[in-house]
Amino acid sequence: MTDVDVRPLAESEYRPSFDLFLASLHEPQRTGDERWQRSSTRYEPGRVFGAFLDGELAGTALSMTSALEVPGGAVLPAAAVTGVGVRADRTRRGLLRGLMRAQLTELRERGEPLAVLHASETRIYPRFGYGLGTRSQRVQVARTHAELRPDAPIGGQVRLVDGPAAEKLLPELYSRIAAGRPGLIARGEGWWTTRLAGTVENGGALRVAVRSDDSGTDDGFALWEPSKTDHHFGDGSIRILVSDMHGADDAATASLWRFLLGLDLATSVIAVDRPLDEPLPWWLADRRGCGVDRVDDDLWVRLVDVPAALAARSYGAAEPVVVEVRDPFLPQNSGRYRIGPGGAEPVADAPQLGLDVDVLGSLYLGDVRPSTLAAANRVEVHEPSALAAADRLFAAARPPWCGTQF
Ligand SMILES: CC(=O)SCCNC(=O)CCNC(=O)[C@H](O)C(C)(C)COP(=O)(O)OP(=O)(O)OC[C@H]1O[C@@H](n2cnc3c(N)ncnc32)[C@H](O)[C@@H]1OP(=O)(O)O
Repeated sequence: MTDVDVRPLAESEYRPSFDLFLASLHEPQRTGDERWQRSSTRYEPGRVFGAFLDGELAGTALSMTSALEVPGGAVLPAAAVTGVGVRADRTRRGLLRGLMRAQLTELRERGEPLAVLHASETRIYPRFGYGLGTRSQRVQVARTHAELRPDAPIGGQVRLVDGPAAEKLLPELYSRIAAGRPGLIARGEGWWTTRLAGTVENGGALRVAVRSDDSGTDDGFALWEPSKTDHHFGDGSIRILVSDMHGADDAATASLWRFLLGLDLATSVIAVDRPLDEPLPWWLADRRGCGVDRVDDDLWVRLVDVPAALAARSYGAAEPVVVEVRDPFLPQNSGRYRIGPGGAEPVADAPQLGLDVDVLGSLYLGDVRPSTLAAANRVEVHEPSALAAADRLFAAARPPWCGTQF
């Protein structure tokens, strides 16, 4: 195998790293200065890696400082991994493997027990210990079917805000309301800077609505873009594409849906990254008006420090279970853990269940039951009664959901 040299990049190397990443995604290779200015806020010192072949930068990966809510409500430091790319003429030579090893080793030294990412392709990251941890759905509502039931939550006010106001309001609003569900992550300053770029770029296509409750406290927001496919109005020519929507509670989210579904001239509303348990069909007078046309893999979760991550979440009521975890990529994590309602700890006892660390990443937030993964031969069952107990232990009170792209 080719000798790959991986090291943290210096600040002067961030822009070439960004250009390399964009090129790997088949985006235009020359980044405008304005776009780079905004994106540079995601480049945090010590968190950007480069992979070199013959002294030339050929691959890159970075992580942003973030945090992840886990079952029970604890919020743990989590690295939000992104910006991963290898030059198209240097792929399949181990550059990504070298980058992943350096990054995960550094994150462990940093004391961050978790890493999360969105994957461009689902087959890439399990080999590095990432498991699919949350899913989301894409929802479409035709405006002809958009009437809400009289008993759907009502109240509050929705107002439009411009880009500069959104940059002031949304970071605080999001961090105040995005809690109470496993899978939610912290959004840093750099994340917001790039996320709201669309309010000024492309002629300001991105719109922002903020919802406030009856006492005047802001408690929700939605970002959307109108997509116009025809010069004429009507005939399905204007669709509302909602890319980000969070409410403090169901009343706030229902208000935002009511607002979006009531936009004049639009013929349909399409919302991506929605939680699987959103009550929208139950709010509509005609639930067939709401279609889910796809369920997507959302957040991929990597337990970087297995004992610390296992100990930090809560577990349901059941007999404790001894689980053997295998982690060839970070072997310090390999071992047996007793997991019960009181917590999790390393033990030397005989294992009742066995699994790879990426499978643990899928179970960690409660999105899938151990018995489902046993049916897929991803969990080995040494003692059948332990499987039903593990189902109850790993279950989360609410389905996990992230709802943040990065
Ligand atoms: C979190 C994010 O940023 S997601 C964005 C990821 N970036 C992209 O998708 C951009 C386009 N793709 C690329 O830049 C590259 O193909 C990468 C980064 C996906 C892979 O980089 P490479 O240097 O080719 O990977 P590397 O050679 O280290 O491969 C490691 C292993 O993963 C496998 N692998 C790599 N890419 C893929 C893939 N797309 N699909 C399936 N397997 C893959 C390799 O076959 C290899 O397998 P092995 O362990 O059995 O030998």
